[in-house]
Amino acid sequence: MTALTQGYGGRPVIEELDLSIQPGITGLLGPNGAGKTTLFRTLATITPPRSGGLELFGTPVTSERDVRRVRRRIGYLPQDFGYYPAFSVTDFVRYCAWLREVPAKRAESATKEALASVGLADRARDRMKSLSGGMLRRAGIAAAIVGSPSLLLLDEPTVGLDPAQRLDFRDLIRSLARAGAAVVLSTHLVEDVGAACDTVLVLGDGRVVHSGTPRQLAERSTPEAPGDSPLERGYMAVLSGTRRSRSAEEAEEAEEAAC
Ligand SMILES: Nc1ncnc2c1ncn2[C@@H]1O[C@H](COP(=O)(O)OP(=O)(O)OP(=O)(O)O)[C@@H](O)[C@H]1O
Repeated sequence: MTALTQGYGGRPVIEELDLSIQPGITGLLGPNGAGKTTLFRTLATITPPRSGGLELFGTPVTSERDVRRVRRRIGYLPQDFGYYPAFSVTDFVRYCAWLREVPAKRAESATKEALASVGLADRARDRMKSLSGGMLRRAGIAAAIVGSPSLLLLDEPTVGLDPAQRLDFRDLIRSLARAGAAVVLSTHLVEDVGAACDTVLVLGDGRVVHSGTPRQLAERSTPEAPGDSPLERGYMAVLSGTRRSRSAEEAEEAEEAAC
């Protein structure tokens, strides 16, 4: 994407963003409200950019026809995804396969494969409303990966997963990336990024304030940055110059002065 601007009403959220998603696994970090979901919705072609260019799979996305063409190759797990509670888990994933135009003769095996990948094969016939929060998340991941999309956009995929499932999830996205998918995931769990991602982007004030490897982010750590690991301190250090961080500090100082 080039000089991409996105926002709501009169308020910009993403400003003049130049970004190229690399093959492999990219982690997207940023504080609440930084614009991660807004960026995902733009990449998933749900919200057209306000200005600037979106290019996917080597070609610009400008028309409805382009949108339809690229959507077949994108798997998107929104933060809060909708589903019919009475659908079985299989029906839900299969429906998502149909939405993405996975060929009918492949849909059944692709659905089975996706459910097995997230460890839900034994719950395939259960109704969506009977799943626990973590299982529901895994059903969402299955729906995003069904049919092996080239670009996977996962908005906070590990929320609600237990530690063993988080490890399985990392293995899953590593194998999808090895098979050629570009995976982008947002998270507030800095350790997930350190463990699984090749590249880490930090969004702050609607801009990318860091782009590099997790190790390069850890190297930006400063002695005064808060955090319990070099990666957390590096993350906090790169955010410390942003408007959001400065206004939080000012609010804290004002509170201290008032006491
Ligand atoms: N539909 C909307 N209408 C108006 N403003 C919105 C809308 N969706 C998001 N925003 C605003 O845009 C900004 C970015 O929101 P966004 O959800 O993209 O952030 P985020 O980085 O995903 O946050 P979080 O980590 O909390 O999920 C926020 O200030 C939010 O209030």
